[in-house]
Amino acid sequence: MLIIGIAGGTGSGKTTVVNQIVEELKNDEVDIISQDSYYQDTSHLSYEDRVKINFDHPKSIDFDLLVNHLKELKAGKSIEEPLYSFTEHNRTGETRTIHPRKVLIVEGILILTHPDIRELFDIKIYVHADSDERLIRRLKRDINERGRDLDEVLWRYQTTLKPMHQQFIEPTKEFADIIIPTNRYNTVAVDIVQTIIKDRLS
Ligand SMILES: Nc1ncnc2c1ncn2[C@@H]1O[C@H](COP(=O)(O)OP(=O)(O)O)[C@@H](O)[C@H]1O
Ligand SMILES: O=c1ccn([C@@H]2O[C@H](COP(=O)(O)O)[C@@H](O)[C@H]2O)c(=O)[nH]1
Repeated sequence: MLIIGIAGGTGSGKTTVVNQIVEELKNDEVDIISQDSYYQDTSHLSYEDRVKINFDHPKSIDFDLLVNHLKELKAGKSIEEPLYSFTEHNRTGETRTIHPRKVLIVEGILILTHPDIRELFDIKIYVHADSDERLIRRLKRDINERGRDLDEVLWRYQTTLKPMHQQFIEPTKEFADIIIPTNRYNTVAVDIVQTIIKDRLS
């Protein structure tokens, strides 16, 4: 199994790049795991308390479960990925069965912060867009798709997104084998990653 890790700040375009990469590949050859599915289970907290969580700090992620699931898949076993609701800020209680595939792509803002996870990746990619571009994209996406408003996104940007990006996310660029600039749609970089994957599959 080829495991590719794709990190980068919020709104940098990780999900978009992953979707472009897998577009031409067959479903039974590749699967995608999002770090977002591995936010800690916070069912014991009220909604008001969950809203206050710093979702951009590595402690917010259940890395033990993610490491365990990646090792299980690598060993040829299926896993149950928890499903996550951004509107509820919590796991939904449902899961998705993921079977071992020839290629697994793992994407998320903090995935390169964890040494055991870095060790499991065959290729590490960092997606980079400027912070003003990321904030604009995040504003549009969170208001349109994640039930947020302008004040919420700006409050979270100032209190956690920006400081956590500088402290934890941006420094992981140094672990990357490939850095993809995404201030614009980068078809050349997507082609290169697709070529690497196709080579592995042939
Ligand atoms: N290269 C790009 N140029 C313009 N908009 C983009 C680009 N890449 C992504 N977007 C848009 O920005 C938003 C965030 O992108 P997304 O892929 O969800 O980022 P991430 O997964 O890194 O948070 C989405 O609405 C997406 O359509
Ligand atoms: O309950 C939650 C959990 C996470 N977030 C925010 O999501 C982003 C990470 O997702 P991307 O798709 O990479 O943008 C992270 O910055 C968290 O702040 C949230 O708002 N609510």
